[in-house]
Amino acid sequence: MEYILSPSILSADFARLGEDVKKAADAGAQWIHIDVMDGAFVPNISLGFPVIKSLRKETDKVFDVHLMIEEPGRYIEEFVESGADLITLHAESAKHLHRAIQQVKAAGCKVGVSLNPATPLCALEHILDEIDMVLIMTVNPGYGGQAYIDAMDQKIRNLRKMADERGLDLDIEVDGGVTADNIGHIKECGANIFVAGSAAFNGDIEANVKKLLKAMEE
Ligand SMILES: O=C(CO)[C@@H](O)[C@H](O)COP(=O)(O)O
Ligand SMILES: [Fe+2]
Repeated sequence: MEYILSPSILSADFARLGEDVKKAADAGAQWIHIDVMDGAFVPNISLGFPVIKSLRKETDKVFDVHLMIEEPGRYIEEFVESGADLITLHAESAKHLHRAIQQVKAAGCKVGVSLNPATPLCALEHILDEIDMVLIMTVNPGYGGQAYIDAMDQKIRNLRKMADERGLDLDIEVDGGVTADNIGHIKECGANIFVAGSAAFNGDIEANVKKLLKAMEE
């Protein structure tokens, strides 16, 4: 199983976004996590297509685009054209989730589905075989810097079991409150892709990313 660190630019300095992303990439982060928020699905507004398009010129790293927007199916083409490599949709945000998943695949992009902390795994029952990744939110989406919700440990364990029982080599991404201190424990629960926002971008980005990578690889 491949282990991947995906620093979330939500906690970067938006006035120096290109530089911050390059620092994280040069320090060894495999992916870059891009949080898109619309002020409707979540109570915050972050960034959109022009920012992703501009960042695309700065690095070749995988752009892991986390859509926290209502009815994401309306904008799939634009996100792919902007440079997304992987698009993650929230199960709670799409009336026709199955259709939205097909739209991402038809656009030639990898697809993930995310679940809020209160959404049960059974929401994945009929789509798990269709997708590349599940993103387990370990905070309520909308903001960086929140504490990891411990009850999500069991949810990650149960999802790994569910995937194994179906013979799926599923990527499980965890997003929210990930730090160098808990990343090893989250890995032990069954996750293999780790998003870190404040733990990566607050302070010395290079040192933070190296510390997270070391803790992830231990
Ligand atoms: O999707 C989100 C928040 O909704 C995240 O990707 C955050 O950006 C994670 O930040 P930290 O909890 O790691 O500070
Ligand atoms: Fe995110």
